[in-house]
Amino acid sequence: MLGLSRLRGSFAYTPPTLRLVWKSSRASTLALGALTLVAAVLPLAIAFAGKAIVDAVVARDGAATLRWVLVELGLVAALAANQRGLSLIRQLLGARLAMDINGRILEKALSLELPHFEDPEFYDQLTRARREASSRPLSVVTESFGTLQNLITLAGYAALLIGFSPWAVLVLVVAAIPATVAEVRFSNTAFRLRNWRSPESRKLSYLEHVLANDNHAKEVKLLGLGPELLTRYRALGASFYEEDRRLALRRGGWAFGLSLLGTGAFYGCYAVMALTAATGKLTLGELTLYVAAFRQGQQAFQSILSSVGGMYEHNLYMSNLFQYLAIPTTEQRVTASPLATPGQEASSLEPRAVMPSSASVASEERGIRFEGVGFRYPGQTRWALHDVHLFIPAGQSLALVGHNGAGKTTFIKLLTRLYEPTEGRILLDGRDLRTWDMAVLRERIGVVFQDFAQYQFPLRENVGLGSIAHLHDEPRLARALERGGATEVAAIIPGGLDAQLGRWFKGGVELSGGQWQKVALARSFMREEADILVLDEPTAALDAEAEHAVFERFRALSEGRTTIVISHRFPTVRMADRIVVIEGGEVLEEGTHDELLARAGRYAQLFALQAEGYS
Ligand SMILES: Nc1ncnc2c1ncn2[C@@H]1O[C@H](COP(=O)(O)OP(=O)(O)OP(=O)(O)O)[C@@H](O)[C@H]1O
Repeated sequence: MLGLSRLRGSFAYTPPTLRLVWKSSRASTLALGALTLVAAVLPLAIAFAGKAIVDAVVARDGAATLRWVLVELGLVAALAANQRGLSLIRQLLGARLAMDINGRILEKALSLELPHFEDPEFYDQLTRARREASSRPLSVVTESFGTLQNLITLAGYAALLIGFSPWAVLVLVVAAIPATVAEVRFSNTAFRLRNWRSPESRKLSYLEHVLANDNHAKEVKLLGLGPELLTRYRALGASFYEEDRRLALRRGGWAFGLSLLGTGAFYGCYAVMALTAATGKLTLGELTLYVAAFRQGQQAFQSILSSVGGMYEHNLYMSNLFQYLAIPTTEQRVTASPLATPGQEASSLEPRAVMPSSASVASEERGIRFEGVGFRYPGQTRWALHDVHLFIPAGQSLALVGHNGAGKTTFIKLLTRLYEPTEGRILLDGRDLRTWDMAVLRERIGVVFQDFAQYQFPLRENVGLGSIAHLHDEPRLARALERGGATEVAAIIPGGLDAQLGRWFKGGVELSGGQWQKVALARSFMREEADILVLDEPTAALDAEAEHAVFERFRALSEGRTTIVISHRFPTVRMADRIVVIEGGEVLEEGTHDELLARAGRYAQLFALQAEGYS
């Protein structure tokens, strides 16, 4: 049954949704309200004109008949114009809302941190919010205003009908209830079905992506994956269809059966009214009026009740959007802790701890310190890093070495505060990273990851985006291109710096893997103020000569800066002042190249292996 709490819950998100719509466009919301009111009273007036026509006919008054027919024509025309106006406003408001709400969803996505994006549950929430967010708010408004409209109309019809019999009003109300209860229940089932499906829907979208995306096209063709993936796609799609079909059939069957109840009630009342008219207690005009009032009152009442069902469904979907928008961001969580206050200006590169914590006061230390740092990815039991104690003095160049999966990239993710340590802490210049203003911290660090982004933008922007404030600074752009080794890329591709990169847009130039890497390196060199530079295997796709050139430039550039390089190539690694070997998430060895060779441990072993490979 439709419990009271469920009924109350069905409206919980209506006020915030109405506020959202109001903010989006006040003029359209007001127009929608006004036209809805007009739509509420016109049917009453039309019914009344109908009665007057019949009475005039019965009285054999030709002039009055014509007059009332013209009045009804005018009212019907006004109603038609009103309907067109309503649908136009809905269309405009819908488009506006879709833009505004999707903008808010993306704005929220920007304020969230990396762990959210690597969390499948978050992804489901984002998908759900995006899927319905642009259409549901409008439906909430339409439904709310529609309910208001129908209430006014219904009140008018009920007032008319009471003139005949209060029982008629009661029958009208009671007969409509079962259909509505069924509608609410089915809305709930439909919502749950779609929410349960979220992970599976993501699988479906992923299969679509793999099958129809340029990045995967080579492998899909060469490995002959197409038919297998398409079969999986179809099987998943078929199971969705089967669930939808079953629900639609049940919903349709119940709706039909219960609507028969309403029809029965109508004909019961119709019979009573007709018999009363036959005994002469009602005029023909009154009979027409009461029959129209009952039929249309029944429709209005059913609309109200099914609006409640609709509102319930829309509110369930809106709960997805509001829950998504309410996800606390890292900044909010940090702010909520006593460590920090927000709103620090992010222009100076001076380290600004937001509020000195007892742990971080009065330190003259310059450099990065890992103090007993351990980290587990969310939902994982295995430590990706464990018990790491390390101090990297400012200005030192450090190389991280280790097998695949040893924890090197995780080390960088913690240092750049993409993640926070599960235990221990990281200090920069003596202050806990968590107390740093995020923007200031990120301005100090320039990073190129192995899976760097390839923006489908012009070359100029692909580089310039490294420091958005200097996007149009030509000399800086030229220096960054030079340092990243990308000057030559700009020189040889048609269109030079203004060439559109990638294949997504017409006329785009696709670069080779190595050329993309040079562009990514150049992007990181746009951050000239950054005093910590991190290269996480950014040269893997470069040929040996290009890599050597990049590191020569890198060394020159890194004078006085802290640099951290992750590489599997020893000619690169040995250039570093200090080398740290990570294994299974722990620091195994550290020292200079010569010290580590002399120690004849894991580093020496790896070095010997690679030397053999090269000889
Ligand atoms: N987002 C993630 N969620 C869960 N586990 C992860 C995630 N990223 C990495 N890991 C796990 O953490 C461990 C360390 O990964 P990390 O990427 O730091 O290794 P790495 O030393 O950089 O390896 P490579 O040389 O292959 O780049 C691995 O076991 C990996 O499976």
